[in-house]
Amino acid sequence: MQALVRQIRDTLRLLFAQPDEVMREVGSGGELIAARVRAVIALLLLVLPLINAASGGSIRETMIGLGGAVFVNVFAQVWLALARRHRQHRWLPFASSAFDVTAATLVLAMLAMNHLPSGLNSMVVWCGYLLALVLTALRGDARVTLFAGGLALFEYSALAFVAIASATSPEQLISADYGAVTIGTQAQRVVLLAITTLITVMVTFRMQRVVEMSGTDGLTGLPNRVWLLHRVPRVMDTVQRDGSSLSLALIDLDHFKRVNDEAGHRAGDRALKHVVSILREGAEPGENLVRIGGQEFVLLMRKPIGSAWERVEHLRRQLLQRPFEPERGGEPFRLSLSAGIATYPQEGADLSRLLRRADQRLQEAKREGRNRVVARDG
Ligand SMILES: Nc1nc2c(ncn2[C@@H]2O[C@H](COP(=O)(O)OP(=O)(O)OP(=O)(O)O)[C@@H](O)[C@H]2O)c(=O)[nH]1
Repeated sequence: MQALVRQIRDTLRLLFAQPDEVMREVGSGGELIAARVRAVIALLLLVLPLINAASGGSIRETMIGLGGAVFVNVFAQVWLALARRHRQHRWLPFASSAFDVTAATLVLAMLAMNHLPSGLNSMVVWCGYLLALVLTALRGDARVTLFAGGLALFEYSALAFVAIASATSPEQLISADYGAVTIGTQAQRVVLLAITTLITVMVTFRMQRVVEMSGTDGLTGLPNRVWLLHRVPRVMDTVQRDGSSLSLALIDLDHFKRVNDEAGHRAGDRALKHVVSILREGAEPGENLVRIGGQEFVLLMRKPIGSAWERVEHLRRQLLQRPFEPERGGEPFRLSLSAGIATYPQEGADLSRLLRRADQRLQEAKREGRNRVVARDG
């Protein structure tokens, strides 16, 4: 029971968590795809009122449908322009999905004002909610889907309630074309919206987990190279804007092969976790530790190069003081690290140049006998 409660709590925490760097990148790309899909759907929507007219629908309904479709088309272009220009705006997916949901509600409300059953029993326009909810999955953020689902449930329930309450006679709720409006059919639609929201949230949630895993190292749980590639350009932008400092340390364990050779690969894995726990301990705000390869790590620090050197030097000494014990009674391994540090933007204007510079210094540290941190060219 406790395990179940914990699992539910963890799932809810993940569901409402801010998306990480990789996911945010996926989300902003998704917003642009959603905006493009919306523009295509909006064009297709122009055909629906014409089909309605051709199949003998009333002129008034056709005009309302056409007006709604033109309205959606104009805004679809606005959302497209915003998604192109403001890729990283966090409010954009919430605002655009609120628009999608509310556009369906507005068209239904206008139909209902003309003829109550056409607003409450129209299947075509009501499907606008389903399209809006499915579109939210492209943002890769379950919070957006939950928000849009909640809004659709609220708006449609309110519309149905107000429309049914405003009917002055039972005949107003019956139509030859649309059938009878009953509380039962409206409740079924609300339940269908809830089910669609739930399914879309689960699809988005799964997608979030898969993307998250692609940015996380399976052995140590640290962010990996994929994460680094997405994160660093953002950090560099911030550093340039606020004039702060950024240093990158490339850290490599010395003679790590020896651990594998002497104690076995599984002990090697445990040794890596041991190292990571030391490197992580006392991590300071603005620092990110990333595993970019087997026994190779990057430490990003919002510090000038001098303080960055002191920080990595401190970590080097910490590692030496806490040898790795492969198993109870086994001979402990004194692990050490070599590191090269480079600073942005003076020593590299982008990630690959910064890594190259840090790697040159790391190689120098190895050549000079390992177990040292190099932050200047020799
Ligand atoms: N157990 C374990 N070993 C790993 C992992 N990733 C890389 N290694 C090992 O790390 C070792 C790296 O060896 P080398 O590249 O020769 O470097 P080194 O022995 O650390 O020596 P220097 O870097 O020259 O100081 C290899 O034996 C790899 O098998 C891992 O995830 N688990």
